[in-house]
Amino acid sequence: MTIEDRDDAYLITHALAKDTLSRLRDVETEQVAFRKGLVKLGRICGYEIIDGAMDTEYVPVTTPLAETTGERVKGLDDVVIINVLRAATPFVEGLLKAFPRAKQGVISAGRDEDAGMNDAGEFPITIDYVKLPEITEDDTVIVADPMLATGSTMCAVLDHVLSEADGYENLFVLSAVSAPDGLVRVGDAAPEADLLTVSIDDHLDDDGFIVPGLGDAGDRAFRTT
Ligand SMILES: O=P(O)(O)OC[C@H]1O[C@H](OP(=O)(O)OP(=O)(O)O)[C@H](O)[C@@H]1O
Ligand SMILES: O=c1cc[nH]c(=O)[nH]1
Ligand SMILES: [Mg+2]
Repeated sequence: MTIEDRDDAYLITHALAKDTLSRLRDVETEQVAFRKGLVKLGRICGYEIIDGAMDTEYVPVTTPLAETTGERVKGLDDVVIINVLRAATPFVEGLLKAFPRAKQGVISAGRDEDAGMNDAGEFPITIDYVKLPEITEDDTVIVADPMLATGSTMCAVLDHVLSEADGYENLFVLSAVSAPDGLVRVGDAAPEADLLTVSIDDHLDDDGFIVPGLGDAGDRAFRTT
């Protein structure tokens, strides 16, 4: 298992996750490679969540030659993936390769970067669209956003998810890159969530960008500025 339990989060330490993230960080990585990298990272993170957090069960299997016992992952039909538009879209595409039958929710959330961070280090967040599936006590919920910076977006998103859910079995907040301040903010706001990330970076700059980070994930994936 390549998930490491830290005080502030669980780190996904699979070598391919680190390799892929390092390519994403590179300023020379252009749009197509960047988008494909986010898809790949989502797939790896999905496999790691299965390996680290989901149970298996033994089942009888008939091969062309004999009866034997196989092992299947339990609960794959009870997975909900929430796509935080827009940067999470390619990341979620990768996650869906690990959880092809997941129920999907979409929440469109944007930071008001013109307003900037307030003194507490939070951004105003505009939520334009929310469409969530039914979430029940059997479900493993994965809220995916590649960037967790101040945590303002994730806190706003979790407000919706937690108010609409009838319960859940597990609640994961999954990011590729996170900042220490954001992890603390989300951890305080939703202590019931397990925070999973590939990297905890050093700090946020004055504009609320993660350093060293990878820049603006949405802009790099969608070729906007
Ligand atoms: O932790 P926070 O400080 O809230 O920052 C993280 C958010 O910022 C980015 O979204 P952005 O608002 O740039 O929108 P986009 O995904 O459409 O680019 C990113 O995709 C996260 O959703
Ligand atoms: O560093 C950051 C912070 C927020 N959103 C991004 O895309 N990158
Ligand atoms: Mg966003």
